[in-house]
Amino acid sequence: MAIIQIQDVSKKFQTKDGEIDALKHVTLDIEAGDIYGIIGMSGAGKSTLVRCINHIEVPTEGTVIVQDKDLSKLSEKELRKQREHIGMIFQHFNLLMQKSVLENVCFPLFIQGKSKVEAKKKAYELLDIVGLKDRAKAYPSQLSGGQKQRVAIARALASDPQILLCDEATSALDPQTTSSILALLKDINKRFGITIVVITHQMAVVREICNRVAIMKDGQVVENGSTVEIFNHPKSEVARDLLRKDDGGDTTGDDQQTANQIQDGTKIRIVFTENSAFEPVIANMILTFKEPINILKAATKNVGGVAKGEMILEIPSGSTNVKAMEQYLIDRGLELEELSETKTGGAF
Ligand SMILES: Nc1ncnc2c1ncn2[C@@H]1O[C@H](COP(=O)(O)OP(=O)(O)OP(=O)(O)O)[C@@H](O)[C@H]1O
Repeated sequence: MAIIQIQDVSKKFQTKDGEIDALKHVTLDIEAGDIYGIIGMSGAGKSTLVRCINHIEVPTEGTVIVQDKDLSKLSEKELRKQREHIGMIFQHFNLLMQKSVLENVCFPLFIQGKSKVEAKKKAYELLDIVGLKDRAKAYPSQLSGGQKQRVAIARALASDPQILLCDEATSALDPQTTSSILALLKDINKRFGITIVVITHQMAVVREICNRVAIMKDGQVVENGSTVEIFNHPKSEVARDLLRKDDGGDTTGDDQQTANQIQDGTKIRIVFTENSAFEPVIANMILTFKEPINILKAATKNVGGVAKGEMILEIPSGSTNVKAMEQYLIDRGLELEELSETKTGGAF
């Protein structure tokens, strides 16, 4: 059974300007061990949804079941206990600035009733895990953004959570630091089996660490599934939009260039769904059919830890081998679609 079950959850906020439907009938299952991405534009409802997972926000309708417990049925005391299993990290780290790194990590341990000696021992272990043992005596103001987030992660791990919620945890960081924090989260997920829920507005974050993803718009989940499936076959306009942005804006230029190159011939977009090197397949096809295949576009990416790629091939007009070549590629486990000129950009 899923470790987090969100069942038909809606959340309304009353404001002086009227009612806001922040969540509308959201249903999601997050399995133990998942790194689950929740992605969408600003205002889509991501933070509200994640805050429902520890009942910081109480849904107006629907049910949230975490580790088999219906949160709405718990007393305040039981809810506090349940929240100990759920760590949380934020975009702006939320560290105690007047306290040292060590004291920040010790803080939740003291709340749990640990002695000073026990707390210090555990805090050092946690700082070691996040690579900051040697900065235990430093103050947050003396640390970089990435280091501050590492302290926040160590603090979140102090209560041995089974679930870690990350609300835009890398949004304030540069790309390189983002990668190192994502690598740390992935390591924590693997080593300790902690289920991680990642809120982000960047598809690159989902691509790097999430095995599953839900795409939100206007308080609703418009699409969800495995990261690989959604990258390869996005169904919703929002998903396509987010994927286009994942190329850092370069795709528009590339697509135009590609489109300009296309004169005639049959264009085929092929998607590598296995972790395979693609050159031999194409090279062998060219050798087999003795046709001058044109590679209009090639891209590979790390999607959920698996090397993925797509190519756009052009088979010369007048070739009588189009169908046979398509079958050749299908037989080798590749997915393909024939493209019209407007679709040559693909999802990548
Ligand atoms: N406490 C609140 N009171 C009133 N409205 C709220 C409250 N919290 C969120 N909202 C509204 O609910 C909607 C969803 O907000 P939410 O913060 O969940 O979106 P988000 O996808 O996390 O956005 P962002 O990426 O900008 O953080 C927005 O319209 C927001 O203004």
